[in-house]
Amino acid sequence: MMRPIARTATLPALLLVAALVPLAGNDFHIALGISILMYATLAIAWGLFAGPTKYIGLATAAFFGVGAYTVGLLYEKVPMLALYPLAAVIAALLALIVGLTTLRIQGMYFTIFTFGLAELIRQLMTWYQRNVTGSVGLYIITDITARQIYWALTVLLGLTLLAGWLLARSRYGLALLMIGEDEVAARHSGVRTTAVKVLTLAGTSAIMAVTGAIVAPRWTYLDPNIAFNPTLSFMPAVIALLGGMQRFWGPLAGAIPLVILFDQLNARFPTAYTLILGLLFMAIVFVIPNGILGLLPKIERKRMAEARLTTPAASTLSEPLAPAMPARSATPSIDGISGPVGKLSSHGSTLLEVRSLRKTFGGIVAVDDLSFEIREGEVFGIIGPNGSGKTTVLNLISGLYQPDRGEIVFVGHKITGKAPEEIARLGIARTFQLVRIYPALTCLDHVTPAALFAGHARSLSDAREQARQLLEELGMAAYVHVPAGQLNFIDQKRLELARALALRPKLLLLDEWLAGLNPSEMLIGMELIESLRGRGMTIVLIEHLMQAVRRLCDRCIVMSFGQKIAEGLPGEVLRDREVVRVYLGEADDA
Ligand SMILES: Nc1ncnc2c1ncn2[C@@H]1O[C@H](COP(=O)(O)OP(=O)(O)OP(=O)(O)O)[C@@H](O)[C@H]1O
Repeated sequence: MMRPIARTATLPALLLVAALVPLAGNDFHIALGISILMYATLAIAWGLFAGPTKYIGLATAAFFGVGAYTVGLLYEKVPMLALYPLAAVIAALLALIVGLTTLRIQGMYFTIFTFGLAELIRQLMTWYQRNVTGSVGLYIITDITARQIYWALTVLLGLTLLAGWLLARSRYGLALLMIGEDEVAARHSGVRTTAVKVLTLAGTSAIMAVTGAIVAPRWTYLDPNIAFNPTLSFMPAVIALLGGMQRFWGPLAGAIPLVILFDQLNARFPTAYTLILGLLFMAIVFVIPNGILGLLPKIERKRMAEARLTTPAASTLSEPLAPAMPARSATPSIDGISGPVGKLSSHGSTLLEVRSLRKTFGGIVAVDDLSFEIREGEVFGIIGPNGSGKTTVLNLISGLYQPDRGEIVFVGHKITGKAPEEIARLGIARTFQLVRIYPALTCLDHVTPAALFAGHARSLSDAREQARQLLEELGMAAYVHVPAGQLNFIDQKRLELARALALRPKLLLLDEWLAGLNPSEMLIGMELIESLRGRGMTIVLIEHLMQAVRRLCDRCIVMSFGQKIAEGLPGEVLRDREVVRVYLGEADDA
């Protein structure tokens, strides 16, 4: 295996070799080199956003064209060196607008929208040229040589690679990965997903625009069909897919063979060029979905196999959960993670107040005029038949849904209307009814961001250390570097809990956390919740298992058709005639 220093030096060495090509090569080599550098830069910039987030945009042509036109329209009035940052700023502003309006949509809709955007800008530019300048295109006559363009692109490619390298090592890189894996869970870990997405989109769009600005003088004549050519949107995507996006430099591996191939195809079959591009796109997706990187002798797979070897047999818990949790005399860091201690018997002041909450979905009233309050240090149960509105209440508290009416007050502050990431940062953590993990990320990468984005860590490495400790406390030391997708069910649940605890919540929302566990796992799970309560954690527990409600909850409410039909001590509530009628008759398995 390559040593880290040798690995890190490979890319700068390659760039250095590339920079020497114009000195030795002829015009053809330089022209081909410009194409390779241009597409490699565009593809890497595209992959920096699309790779981790899985938002497949097709607007590269729009940003590239903006850069080219910035030069085309202004090169006679503004110094060339000032045009590059100007192109970057214009593209970044455009991306900010696009991002803020489109990044709430996902999947195919985002792809179609971005493609439409590129077409819209091309049409607007065509209209502008015809009606304002009175021409179809414009000429760019400069004394910039092909060699200079080549070298400028080499520098830009180097900077783009550097940006990718830094991003992959930063908290934002981790946030982007989480967004790609599960955006809802990422928000509940305190990640400001919209800001992260919009800023990354703006940054990568700026790189695309500077590429266009550098290449523009090469064409001499520019019109919208050249500058905003849809091929400029498709090619980077095809290149990135061919190269592979597991690493930020992956598209580089796709750029060289593809650009040479297309140069040949374009020369020999100019009319069938785009058809072949489309077929190739499909072939890559079917034959090598992970790109060239995925075919390499698998540093990644080897690492994962090693991790698996160190993983204990997976069918059940390797270590009991509750004993793995420290008692109240835990180390200071654990105390911090677990929230306020020593409130067990006091059940002090009101931590959360839900006032007249209502939430409808179309004609369905999921939560109807619901009010209750939760006191510090208590375990508060929410029970009720299927569809009675329990999860909706949790979703309203955690900010995933906004209520139609009513308000939620947390430690004296109204949190209604706040986004999940803000509520998570304020100290409300949750798990999900259907476990939400990031299958491709390691357990450490699951837990680290919560510590980081909630502001409890001084640095990424500090957050990693906190996450490692927390995983150890939950009996998951052997899984620290194991991808979450390889964990069994109970361990995925523990991982979700670890991620929630890393926020050091004041309030923990557990949505049927015990569901799906076998009887022995259930006992261990209950001990774990008890140990959290023993350390003063305030917990809201949605639970169908009455045995668990009786054992764990200090107080509970019962919901039916969105309304609260009973409230009080579990023993009393579970004897209530109305409760027995709507719920327990069908569901008590105690
Ligand atoms: N996003 C949504 N869109 C439409 N309807 C929804 C949505 N979320 C919940 N509902 C509806 O609201 C009602 C309450 O659902 P909710 O999931 O809150 O119930 P629950 O008590 O948690 O049920 P369960 O115990 O089965 O999880 C149901 O009728 C459900 O179909």
